[in-house]
Amino acid sequence: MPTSLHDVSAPAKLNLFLHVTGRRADGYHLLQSVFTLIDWADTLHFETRAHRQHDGGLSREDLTTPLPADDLVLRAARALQAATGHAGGAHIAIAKHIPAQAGLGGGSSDAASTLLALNRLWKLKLSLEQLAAIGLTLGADVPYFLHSAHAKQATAWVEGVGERITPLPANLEPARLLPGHALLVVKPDAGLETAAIFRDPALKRDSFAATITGFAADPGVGSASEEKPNDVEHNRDRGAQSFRKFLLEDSRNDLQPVAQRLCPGVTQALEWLNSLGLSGRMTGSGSAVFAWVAPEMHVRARFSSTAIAVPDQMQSRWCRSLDVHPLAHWA
Ligand SMILES: C[C@@](CO)(OP(=O)(O)O)[C@H](O)COP(=O)(O)OP(=O)(O)OC[C@H]1O[C@@H](n2ccc(N)nc2=O)[C@H](O)[C@@H]1O
Ligand SMILES: Nc1ncnc2c1ncn2[C@@H]1O[C@H](COP(=O)(O)OP(=O)(O)O)[C@@H](O)[C@H]1O
Repeated sequence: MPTSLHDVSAPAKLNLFLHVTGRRADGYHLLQSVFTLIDWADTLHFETRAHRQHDGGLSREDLTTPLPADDLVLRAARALQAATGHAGGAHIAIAKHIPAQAGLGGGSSDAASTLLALNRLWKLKLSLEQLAAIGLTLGADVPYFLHSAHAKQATAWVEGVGERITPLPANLEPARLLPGHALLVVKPDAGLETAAIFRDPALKRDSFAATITGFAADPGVGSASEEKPNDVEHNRDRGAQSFRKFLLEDSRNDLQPVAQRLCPGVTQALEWLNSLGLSGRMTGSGSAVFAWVAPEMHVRARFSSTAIAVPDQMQSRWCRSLDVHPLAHWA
């Protein structure tokens, strides 16, 4: 019976676009977004503790950056104990690599990987739906990370406050839409607090709500079922092209104008990308921004002797979007 799990990955996410389409009665904002995972991850290690002590038998060790005392990893473990009555504990070590207050979802991903790891280690056998319900109490992005591990597909169309998740059809996956492209992710030193953006009176809250089915051109839906195989391919291709255009040109991050006002580093990072001929966009509630980089430029930039110089007060990283969550083999 395994009593430990080592090198458990918790990858960062990017919001390829983010529209605010309304507001719930409790004040939370309704969003539409495409989430994808990237190869920038925290690493967690879990060891079971046999007996609950005064602290619930839970302890955490920060291997890199110090985290808040009651961080999302411990809160996820405690929420799982509370939901199941499990009497065992765990020691969790975490090597933090994803920058905080970046819109990269590091804390939420740590929480999701913790729920998946402890569900396994403690043999709780909770379903995806049960884990996602616990996850949503910890953060709106946690259900997405859980679903991406179960769907065996990283990219998803996400709605509500983050609880309505539809895996993207294969023809709309970023790796197919932008083959060979890399992502240049830039994080200004200054971070941004999510709550400050959502409470700003200037935030645009009335974006038009799109539908993913319109892009998918699924041959099994509506009139498409009458199509011949060639038409099906043609329609899929057309759907993929219009989705690509939507992602790159016709969508935006509605949180970005407020973020740029609150954090000059966001504008500086976007301007730097612009000076390289790249069109950048913020992820989530910032402050990190990203740009898709065509294969030619990616190769040139990585291997030329005059490597791209990153301005002071920001860090940059070349990333790839992941086809599958690193823990997908557990599903
Ligand atoms: C914006 C997104 C997009 O993926 O992620 P990040 O970029 O922060 O990672 C998420 O919706 C972040 O959701 P979540 O992780 O729950 O945000 P929190 O920091 O807990 O939210 C702080 C506060 O922002 C407001 N808030 C948050 C989410 C939302 N859909 N509407 C809101 O109005 C609420 O007042 C909430 O109390
Ligand atoms: N394990 C964790 N990793 C990072 N931040 C955490 C963690 N647990 C709690 N937090 C808190 O949550 C906040 C938001 O998490 P973060 O990973 O920065 O997400 P995002 O940048 O996507 O909003 C952080 O500023 C930090 O105070």
